[in-house]
Amino acid sequence: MKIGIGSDHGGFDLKEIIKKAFKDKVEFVDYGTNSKDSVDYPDFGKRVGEAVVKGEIDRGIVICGTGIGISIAANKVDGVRCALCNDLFLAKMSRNHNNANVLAMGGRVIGDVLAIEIVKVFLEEEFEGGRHAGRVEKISKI
Ligand SMILES: O=C[C@H](O)[C@H](O)[C@H](O)COP(=O)(O)O
Repeated sequence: MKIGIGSDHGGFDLKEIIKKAFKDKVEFVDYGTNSKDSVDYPDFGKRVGEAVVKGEIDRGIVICGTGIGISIAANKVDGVRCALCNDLFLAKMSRNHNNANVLAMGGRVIGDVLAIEIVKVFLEEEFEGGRHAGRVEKISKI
């Protein structure tokens, strides 16, 4: 699976941890940022979101301090369904019910071990379709 990952400075440390944790299982495309120098999270949410919609990557992961700003930014890209998941249940539901194609997390909110588990769930869980398919379709039409 090809995963795009991006963060601002507030998510930089967690981005690097996620890449290292999944390096044997996942091919990552890193859309930055590349240091802890202060940057603007919308730039990175946009980059990852556009890459998902263009089909350059299968799914995206975006990380800022809280996960809020970068998820808002990613969701501005038409076709992105970015879910801010700072726990395991949300990560599972984001895939099963919402067919989320981008995961957002807060690097200043959750610990490394939980973040790795969240990514694992996000990558493994599938969309259930059925009654959820029409709802996701309605999102696309907004
Ligand atoms: O939603 C926004 C993110 O949490 C940012 O990571 C945060 O606002 C950056 O804050 P600062 O510039 O104070 O590091």
